[in-house]
Amino acid sequence: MDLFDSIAADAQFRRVGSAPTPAHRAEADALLEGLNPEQKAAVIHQGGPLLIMAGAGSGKTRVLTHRIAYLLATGRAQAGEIMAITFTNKAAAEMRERVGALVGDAQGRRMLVATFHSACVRILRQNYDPAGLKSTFSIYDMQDAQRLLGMVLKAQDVDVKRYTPRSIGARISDLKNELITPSEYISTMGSDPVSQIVAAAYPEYNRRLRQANAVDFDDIIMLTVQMLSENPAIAEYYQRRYRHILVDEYQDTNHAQYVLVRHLVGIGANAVAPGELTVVGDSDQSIYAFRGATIRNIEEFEKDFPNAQTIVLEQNYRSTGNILSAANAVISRNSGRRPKKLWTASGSGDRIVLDALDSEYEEARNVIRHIEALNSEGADWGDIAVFYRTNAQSRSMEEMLMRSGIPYRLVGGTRFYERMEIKDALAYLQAVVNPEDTVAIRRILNTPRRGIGDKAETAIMAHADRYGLSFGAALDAVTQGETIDGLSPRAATSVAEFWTMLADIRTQAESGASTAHVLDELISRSGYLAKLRESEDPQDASRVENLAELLSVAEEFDVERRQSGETEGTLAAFLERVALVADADQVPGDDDRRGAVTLMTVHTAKGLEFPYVFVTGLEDGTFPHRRSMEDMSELAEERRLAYVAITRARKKLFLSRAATRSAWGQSEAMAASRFLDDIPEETVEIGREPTRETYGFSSGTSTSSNSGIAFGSGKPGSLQSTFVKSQPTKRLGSPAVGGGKLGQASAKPALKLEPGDRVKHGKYGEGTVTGIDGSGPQAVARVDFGGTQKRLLIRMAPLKKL
Ligand SMILES: Nc1ncnc2c1ncn2[C@@H]1O[C@H](COP(=O)(O)OP(=O)(O)OP(=O)(O)O)[C@@H](O)[C@H]1O
Ligand SMILES: [Mg+2]
Repeated sequence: MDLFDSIAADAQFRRVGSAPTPAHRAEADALLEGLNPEQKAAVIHQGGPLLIMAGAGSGKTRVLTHRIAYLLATGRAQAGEIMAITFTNKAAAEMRERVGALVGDAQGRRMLVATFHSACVRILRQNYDPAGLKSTFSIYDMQDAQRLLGMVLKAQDVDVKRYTPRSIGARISDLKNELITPSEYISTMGSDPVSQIVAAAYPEYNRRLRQANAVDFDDIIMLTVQMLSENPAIAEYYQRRYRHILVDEYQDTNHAQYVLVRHLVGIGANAVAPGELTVVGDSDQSIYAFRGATIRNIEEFEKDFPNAQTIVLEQNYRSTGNILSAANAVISRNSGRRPKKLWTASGSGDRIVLDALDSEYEEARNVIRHIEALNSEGADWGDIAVFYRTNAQSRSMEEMLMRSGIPYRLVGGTRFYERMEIKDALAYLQAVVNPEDTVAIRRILNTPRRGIGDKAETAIMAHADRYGLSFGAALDAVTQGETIDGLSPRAATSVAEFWTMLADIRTQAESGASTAHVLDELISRSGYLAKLRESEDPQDASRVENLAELLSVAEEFDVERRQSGETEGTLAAFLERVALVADADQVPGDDDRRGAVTLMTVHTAKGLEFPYVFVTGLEDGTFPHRRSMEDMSELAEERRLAYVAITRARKKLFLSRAATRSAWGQSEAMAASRFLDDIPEETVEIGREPTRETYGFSSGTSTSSNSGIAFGSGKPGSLQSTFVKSQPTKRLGSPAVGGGKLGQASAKPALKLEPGDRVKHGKYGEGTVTGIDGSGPQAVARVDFGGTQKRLLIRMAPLKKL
C-alpha cells in the first residue's frame, strides 16, 4: 500500500470506527498470534481492495475470520458495518460463531454473515417495492420454478417431452446468471429452435413469477442487482452501511454475483462511498461452472478493482506432504493456470492408500474394513468422510455401512425439504403468507381431495387468464359468490370452503400465532394429516413422522425468534430459511460431527476438512464423469474437483476404484481414472488389486502425452503399469464385447480430421474444425460451433464428418 492509500484508509478508519483502547489492542494482537507473515499482512491490511489467492488449506477462511475479528477489536469497524459472504449457510453460521468466540457473541450477532442468496433476500425484503415485488414474495425452488415454466411452455404449445422445463429452465437460469434480460436476449439470440423457445418462454415465465409474487433462485441475485443499479440512493445506503465486504470462495462467483459485489462496495458510476473489499479464493477449486461460476472473476480481480492488492499464501496447514504432493501433481496438468508452490511443514506423513476392487460392492466393503481399522486405532467415526462424484454412488456404500452397524450420516440425496408431504405442508404455509402464489395454491387446491378436480382447476385458470387475475384472486372471486364458466356449484362450494379456511388461518398468523401453531392448524383443518393417518400404506406412516419432524423444526424456529426478539414476519422468515437450505448445510460443524461417518459428494465437501478421507469411484467415466470426458474445459473442471477431494484430507487419504460397476442393471468394466496416473509413485502404497481384472493392459495404445489428458505413460514398473493403466475392452454381463459406452468410444476407429472439415457433434450440432492438437489417441480437435469454441478429444467425442 502506498503512503497516499494508507493516509486515506486511516482517515476513513477514524471516521467510521472508535479509537482502540489498550484492552482492545491486546485483544487485537492476540488475533495475530500464530499467523504467518502473509496471513498477518492480509488480516491487518487497510484501504484498497484485497485479493487473497491461495491453494487449498492455506488458511484463507481462517484469515477471513481473523480479519473480521481484527477489524472489530481494533475499532476500525462496528459489527453492523460488516458483510461477509460465505458459500453455505452452514459456513456462515460457523463464521459467526468463530468471530463471536473471538470478540464476543453480542458483536458477532450484529454482523451480516450470509450466502449471496440469503444476503440478497434480506436486501429484497427491505426494498421489495423498488424491486417490483410485494413484501410477502415467495421463493421458488428448482422444482416449483420448473412447474411454473412447464405451465408456460404448455400454454405456448411447446412439446415439453422434447424441450423439457428442465432444459429450458437451465437456459433461462444461465441468462439470469449473466444478467441478460428477455429483451436483451431477443436482440442477440440465434435462430435455432431452442433459442426461439427460450425467447418466448423467458419473458412469460418472469411475468407469471411476478404475478404469483414469487422469485426463483436466480432472480434473488438478478433483481437485487437491477434494483441497486436503478436506484443509486439505495445502493449508496448499503455502501455507507456495510463498510467492509468480505467474500469467501470467490472463484465460484458468477457474473451476477460479481456485479452485485461491485454495487455493494461502490465501484464505477454508482460509487459514492467505496467500502473495503476483501475476497479470498483459489482458481484451482472452481467447481461450479455449470451454475455460471467463472474463474475470470478471480483472475481479473486486479483489473476489475483499481488499486487492488494481491496476497498469496503458500503454506498449507491442513494436509501431510504426501497428500499435498498428490494434489499438486493432479492439478498441475491443467493448462493455463498460475503455478502455485504449496508446501507444508508437517512432513510427508502416511502414504496414500490405493485400492482397486472387483466391483462397487467390494469397494464399499473395503472402505468399511479401513474404517473399522481406523476406529479400532482410536479414530472417532466423525473424523472420517467418504466422498463420491455423484449421489447415485452412495447406495452401495450405505448398504454396507448399515449392515456393519457403523453410524453414518448421509449429506444430500433426497432432501427432507423435497419430500412430497413436506412440500405439501410448506405449500400450505406459503399460500397463507402469499395468497397470490400460484404454484403453491395449485399444489394444495385438491390435496387432499376435496372435489376440485382438473376440470374445475382449468375453469378457474381460464377465468384468471381472461381477467388478468392471479390464480388466488380468481379463488377469491369464487368465494365472494361470483360464478365462473365451467365450474360446478359443488366445486365452487369446495373452493369457498378451502379459501375461507386459508383466510381464517392467515388472520391467526397475522395476529401473531406461532409458526408451529399455524402449521398444525393447516395440516389438521385441511384434512391432510387425517388422510395420511387413515391410510394403510406404510409409506404414509413415515410421512406422518416427517410432518412431526417439520413441526419440531418450526417449534425450534419459533423459540429462536422469540429469543432474538424478532416477532414480525416469523412465518415468512421460516419459509425463507427453509427455501435457502442447501445440501452443504446438513454437514455438521467440526464439534458436532462426532459419532458418525460422513458421506457426501465432492461438491458438497468444498471448504471442509477431515482427518481421514476416502475418495471412491476413481474410474474414467465415474470420476471424471462420463459427460465431461470429451470436452477439455469440462475435463479441467473434473480435475479441479479431484483436487478439491484430495485436499480435504488432513492425515490420511484412501483412493479406490472398482474394476466393474453396474449401471442400468448391467455390469460394466471400468478403466482406472486418469487422475490416478498423475499421482507420484513415492506417495502411495498399493493396497488391494482386483482378483479378476476384466481387461488387459494395452500399453500399445497408450503413449506418453503432454496434452493434459494422460492415459498413463506405460513406463515399465511405473505405478500405471502395475495398477492404474488399462483400457476397457470388454463389458461384463453383456454379450456385446466393447458394448459399454466407454468401450464403444475407445474401440471406435479414430476419425481422421483436418482443419476446414465440417463435422456434426451429438450435442453441439454442426461445426468447422479449426485445428488439430496432438496425435493418436490423444488427438484433440478444435471446433467452432457457430461461434462457440470447443476442444474435443477425437477418440471420445460423438463426432461425424460431414
Ligand atoms: N497459521 C496457522 N497455524 C495453524 N493452523 C492454521 C494456520 N492457518 C490455517 N490453519 C489451519 O489449516 C486448516 C486450513 O485452513 P482453512 O480452512 O482456513 O484453509 P482454506 O485456505 O480456507 O482451505 P480451502 O481452500 O479448502 O477452503 C484449518 O484447520 C486451519 O485452522
Ligand atoms: Mg476455505
